Amino acid sequence: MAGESLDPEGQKQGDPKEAFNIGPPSPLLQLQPLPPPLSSSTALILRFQTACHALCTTILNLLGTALETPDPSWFAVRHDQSLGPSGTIFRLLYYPQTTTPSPSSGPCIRAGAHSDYGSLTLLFRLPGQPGLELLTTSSGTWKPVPVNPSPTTLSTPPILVNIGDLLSFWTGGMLKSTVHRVTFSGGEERHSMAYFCHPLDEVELVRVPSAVIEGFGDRGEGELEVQRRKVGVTGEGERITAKEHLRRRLEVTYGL
Ligand SMILES: O=C(O)CCC(=O)C(=O)O
Ligand SMILES: [Fe+2]
Repeated sequence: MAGESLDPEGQKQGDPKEAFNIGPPSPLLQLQPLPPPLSSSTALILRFQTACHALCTTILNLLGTALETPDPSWFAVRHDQSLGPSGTIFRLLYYPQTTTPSPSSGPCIRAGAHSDYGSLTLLFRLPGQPGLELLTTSSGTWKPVPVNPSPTTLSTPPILVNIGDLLSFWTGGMLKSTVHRVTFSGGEERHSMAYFCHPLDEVELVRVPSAVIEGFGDRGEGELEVQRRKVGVTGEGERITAKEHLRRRLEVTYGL
């Protein structure tokens, strides 16, 4: 609880939430040993992670096609978990009830403003448990994201897909990572699950070959600069790996 701060510049206290991280399956260990009560659902969790990764791979292939990369699987091959370790993590989140009154300056922030560190995030939320907000780029205001925007046509809430920082790097800032936060005041507890999809550790954050990105010119430069600043990269010439990017982001989040 409060060990992680997703917005260390904006908030003095760590986020009032709990998280349980589950690593991806590996050739040595199908899945990390889980404590009860999760241990009885190991097979289900493994299947869920595999399905999440397959969905991310499909989305990454679609992105490669849309960006007209010479090899449409440019992104997807870099996320092939059979080829090595990655920062991918499946996270169960729990926001306990709190009796702390909301500050007079605004809502009670349960996960500070941030963008996700990987390539894509799949977010799963429960009906009746709102709280997620997006920072709009046009007006700079926070907009709530309904759990199920079409309850009459969708029987279950859809999966929310966030673009993460690495896609901003790879596309020269053309794709912007989504800035979001979680706010709600006391009341009920809240659960959510996030599948943070990351590339293989040694993948470099270079610009993807793409005529579409070329055509975008330098319009992504502002976004790219924001990303560079987050991890202390000084300019175009400095290349870092996905592993180093994640290390630098986590260092700030956990105040290491
Ligand atoms: O709980 C949520 O809805 C979002 C959590 C989140 O954005 C994160 O953990 O990165
Ligand atoms: Fe997030």
